[in-house]
Amino acid sequence: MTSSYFVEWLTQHKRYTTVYLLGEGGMGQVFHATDPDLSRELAVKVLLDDVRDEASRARFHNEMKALTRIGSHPGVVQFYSKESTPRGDDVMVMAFIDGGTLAHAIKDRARTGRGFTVKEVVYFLRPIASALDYMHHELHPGWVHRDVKPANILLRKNPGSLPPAVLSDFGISIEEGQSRLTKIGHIVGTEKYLAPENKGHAYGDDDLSARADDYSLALIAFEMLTLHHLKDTMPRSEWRGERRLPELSSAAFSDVLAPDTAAVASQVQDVLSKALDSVPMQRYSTAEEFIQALEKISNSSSFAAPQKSPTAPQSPRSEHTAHTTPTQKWPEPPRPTENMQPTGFVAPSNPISSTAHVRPSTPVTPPTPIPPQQSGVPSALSAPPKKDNGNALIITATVVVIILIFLVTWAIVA
Ligand SMILES: Nc1ncnc2c1ncn2[C@@H]1O[C@H](COP(=O)(O)OP(=O)(O)OP(=O)(O)O)[C@@H](O)[C@H]1O
Repeated sequence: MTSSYFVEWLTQHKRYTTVYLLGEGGMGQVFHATDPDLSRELAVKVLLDDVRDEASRARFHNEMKALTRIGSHPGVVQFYSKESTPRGDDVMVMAFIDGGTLAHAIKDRARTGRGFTVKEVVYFLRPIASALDYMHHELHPGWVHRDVKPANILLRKNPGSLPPAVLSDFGISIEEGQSRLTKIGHIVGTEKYLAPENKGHAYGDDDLSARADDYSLALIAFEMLTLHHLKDTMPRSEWRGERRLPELSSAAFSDVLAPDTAAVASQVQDVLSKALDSVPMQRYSTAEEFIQALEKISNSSSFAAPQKSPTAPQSPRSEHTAHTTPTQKWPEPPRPTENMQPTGFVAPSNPISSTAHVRPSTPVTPPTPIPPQQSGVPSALSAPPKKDNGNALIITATVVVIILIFLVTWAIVA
């Protein structure tokens, strides 16, 4: 239930405008608000009234701590401040990301019956991979997110030069060597996106590693491409045991794979098989390596040639401005899938209920400058213009003729 006390605090005390509920998770409510002084849109999170026990508060603080450590990464939702209401609610203020979640986008795509192309998957998941690699390999001590899933990936409507997607919800993330936030024996994360290391049953928190986060990312890629969740393609016993990747080139996927993807199904199969290997050490060693393998396929000759696309408008909002270098560019965004016809297909794991729309983003790659010699445009520094010798001759001849006429006329008169 929406906390009227909290809404009143946001509007009366903080004097925020456009306050409305954005979403509610298991732990908290997230509100949209605008700070009129800074002309800045915010997402403000508060614990639900009925989940204010110690464990939930610890998770809430853990999320703010995680975001403080890693929030400056452009692939992670930006944390602005920690506040408290007079009655003692902890409040988390972060950047508002306006394009809904990737879960919404997948549901929207399921409505068309045609999966994301490999290029689109690379476009949306690369910033997430970059954030995961940063958390896992660059931070010391490192962090593991442990709940990487489409509902925790927020999208930007018009990203401009910013990443089109950011990772959010760090409630159960864990710092290397940190004490457990959840009781041993309780499943951590969302079962559909968990790596097989947990054997499908209860396990302790420390069992999840960086490679488990990367595995979840690969599961998301599989879902985007096929509009099926991997778990739904196999019996439960198999999901809990030796998971096998179904054949992407089989009839089961022929209707749903984007034509571009269908053309390279066996290569995609190889990449996904490695990323989703049951043995963690057999997987790609970083998330970016996985994304690069997909990108290589999308750039290969068997893949449809990319169309020339116009330069994207810059996003009017830039909540990461302070943290993003001006040269930061993200990959060229996807073209809309060709021949996208609604087929009525709805993936079992993707019930249609979304209202959020994620418009295909516009490209961010500036057009390649044309070298002056090919451009056909005259240049001030190119070869000097040729002299017009023909004109000079005519002028000289005319002057000579006039002098002759003058001399003849003068002789006659004389
Ligand atoms: N920064 C943001 N910008 C826009 N919308 C957001 C933002 N953060 C969260 N939301 C919305 O609020 C919803 C709930 O947020 P969140 O998942 O963080 O809550 P939670 O209670 O921690 O959820 P969970 O039960 O998954 O742990 C999200 O699904 C999303 O729609």
